Amino acid sequence: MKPRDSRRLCKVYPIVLELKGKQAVVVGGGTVAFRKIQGLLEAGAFVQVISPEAIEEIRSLHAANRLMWKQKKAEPMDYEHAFIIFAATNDPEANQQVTRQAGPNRLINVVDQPSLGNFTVPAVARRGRLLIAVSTGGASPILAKRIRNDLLDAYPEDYAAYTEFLFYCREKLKKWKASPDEKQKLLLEMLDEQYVHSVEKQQSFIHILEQKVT
Ligand SMILES: C[C@@]1(CC(=O)O)c2cc3[nH]c(cc4nc(cc5[nH]c(cc(n2)[C@H]1CCC(=O)O)[C@@](C)(CC(=O)O)[C@@H]5CCC(=O)O)C(CC(=O)O)=C4CCC(=O)O)c(CCC(=O)O)c3CC(=O)O
Ligand SMILES: NC(=O)C1=CN([C@@H]2O[C@H](COP(=O)(O)OP(=O)(O)OC[C@H]3O[C@@H](n4cnc5c(N)ncnc54)[C@H](O)[C@@H]3O)[C@@H](O)[C@H]2O)C=CC1
Repeated sequence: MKPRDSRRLCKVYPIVLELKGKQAVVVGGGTVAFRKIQGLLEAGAFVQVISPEAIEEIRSLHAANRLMWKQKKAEPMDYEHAFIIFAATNDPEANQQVTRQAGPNRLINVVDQPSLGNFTVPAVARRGRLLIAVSTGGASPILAKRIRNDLLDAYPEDYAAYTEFLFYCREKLKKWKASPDEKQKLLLEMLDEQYVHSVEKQQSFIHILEQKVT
């Protein structure tokens, strides 16, 4: 990778993208394509795989009607209506051709030549509504994975219920006709460590909140 390219991967803008019902085209049917497909399906995207061959995991998703599979090499018409594209073949020339044909105004990820695309995929730690994405800007996907695993240890499973609790309370508080100071006090109170690991404490906070906010 040229120094210019590596700098480019540092100048990026992180977003959390909603893909429910959006058309996602994945070109290639190997293990890397499969990893990207898993994330897309979790997000509720409508996945189309374009590849002459596919690994067993992709074939069984296809058999279970979880995705569409066009068993052929990619052509421009395959991603005409795609909202997001993944060039994930093992053929650098084919991946490059996808980027050329897709044009500059699509979201496109290129698994073997990231600077040809316009986004990369981070390693992700999820605990319910809490989502932490780790990117090393192409320096080391393994480091990204390692940091993700450290974060999963630092933010254990309890955070799924806890973030659901926070969401519920915050929605209530948004509707509460109280002063910003009063709201702020409760928004900070619910971050107290005692609520993180105890569903009982969360319930009693909700009980108090529901009496205030009717
Ligand atoms: C730029 C980027 C573009 C993109 O794919 O979006 C990219 C590019 C490349 N990856 C390569 C190799 C590996 N990638 C992984 C793993 C992951 N790669 C992911 C993301 C990204 N990889 C983006 C940057 C992310 C960042 O900067 O932090 C993760 C985080 C997310 C995901 O893919 O879902 C996922 C872990 C997720 C998880 O487990 O949750 C492993 C390890 C493994 O498989 O266990 C290896 C082998 C070790 C090694 O080579 O380091 C190669 C060389 C290929 C070759 O040798 O030919 C390239 C091409 C290049 O760097 O030029
Ligand atoms: N970004 C990442 O996270 C990583 C990227 N890589 C890179 O990704 C590439 C793909 O890796 P794997 O999935 O392991 O490869 P693989 O060899 O398992 O699969 C390649 C797939 O591409 C398909 N294919 C080939 N030419 C095609 C074309 N013209 N149109 C449509 N499909 C086509 C093949 O049928 C096959 O299903 C590797 O060459 C490597 O450079 C490798 C590891 C991680």
